Amino acid sequence: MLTVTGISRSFGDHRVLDDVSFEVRPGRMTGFLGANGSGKTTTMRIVLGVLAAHGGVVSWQGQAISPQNKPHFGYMPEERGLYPKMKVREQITWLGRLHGVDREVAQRNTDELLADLELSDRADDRLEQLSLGNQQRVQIAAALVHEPDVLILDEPFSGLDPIAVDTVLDVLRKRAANGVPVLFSSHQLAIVERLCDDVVIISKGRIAAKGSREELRQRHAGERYEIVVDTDAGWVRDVPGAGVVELDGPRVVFEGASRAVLEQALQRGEVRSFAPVVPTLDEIFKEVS
Ligand SMILES: Nc1ncnc2c1ncn2[C@@H]1O[C@H](COP(=O)(O)OP(=O)(O)OP(=O)(O)O)[C@@H](O)[C@H]1O
Repeated sequence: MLTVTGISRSFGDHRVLDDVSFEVRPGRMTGFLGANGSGKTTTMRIVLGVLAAHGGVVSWQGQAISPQNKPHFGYMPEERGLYPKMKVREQITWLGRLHGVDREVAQRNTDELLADLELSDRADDRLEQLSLGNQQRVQIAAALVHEPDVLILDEPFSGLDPIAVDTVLDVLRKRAANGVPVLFSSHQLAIVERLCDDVVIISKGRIAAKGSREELRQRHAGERYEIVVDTDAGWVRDVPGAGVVELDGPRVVFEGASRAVLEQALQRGEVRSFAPVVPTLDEIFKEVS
């Protein structure tokens, strides 16, 4: 497990991170969400050890990270840094070698990754000959070729079409299933909602919410209910204590007096569904940011 505890960082007088703590658990995909400038990249750079924190500690398997027990990170930076003129397979294998992987293993990993990312037929093209979406897939391969212990990915899904998102997702899930903690930042809340197990939301350098996706949704569910009956549900307006938020024929979303509404609905006829309204990640994000 990767643990971030009480990290702070300033640039001049500007406090960019303030007491940031969260965990990236093995076997799980953790989505790191925040508005532009909220501190995601700065946090990731501190985790990787390329930027110093002014307070706090980053730990791996329960021990503060030091040169002696630094895990192998797989990092996909926001500024993608591959060589446009170099051929795809050659480049990935070479990056694996730079991380100290044997030639044979680097070649095998490269070929496997290119196959999983559906890039085998582009292996001998120069990077610049690929579309931007395919270049992005190559970046993923570059972050994975040395079989890292932890994956830290800055916006890995930006610029990918929905099919490519699924392809990359499968590759990352496979790593997560093998016990690799995966932390990735994203602005695409619908994608994060679909694919992450855990969510960390940062706002102006502070953690605004964190937990498993389901926990967060339950915690922010509030007092809103939706009921669907078999005739017009306009009568809900007259139930004392019930505030109608949305009314659409037999379907109504309301707040308060849920028991009274349900009882009346049952007396009046059939209840097709009755459930608390669970917020989307988008709604939670807007609420806490
Ligand atoms: N080297 C630096 N010098 C001065 N300020 C910096 C530096 N790096 C980051 N910042 C500031 O720190 C804040 C957080 O930046 P950071 O890049 O971590 O945000 P982010 O959440 O990754 O944003 P985005 O979603 O736009 O990539 C911003 O206000 C940024 O201007």
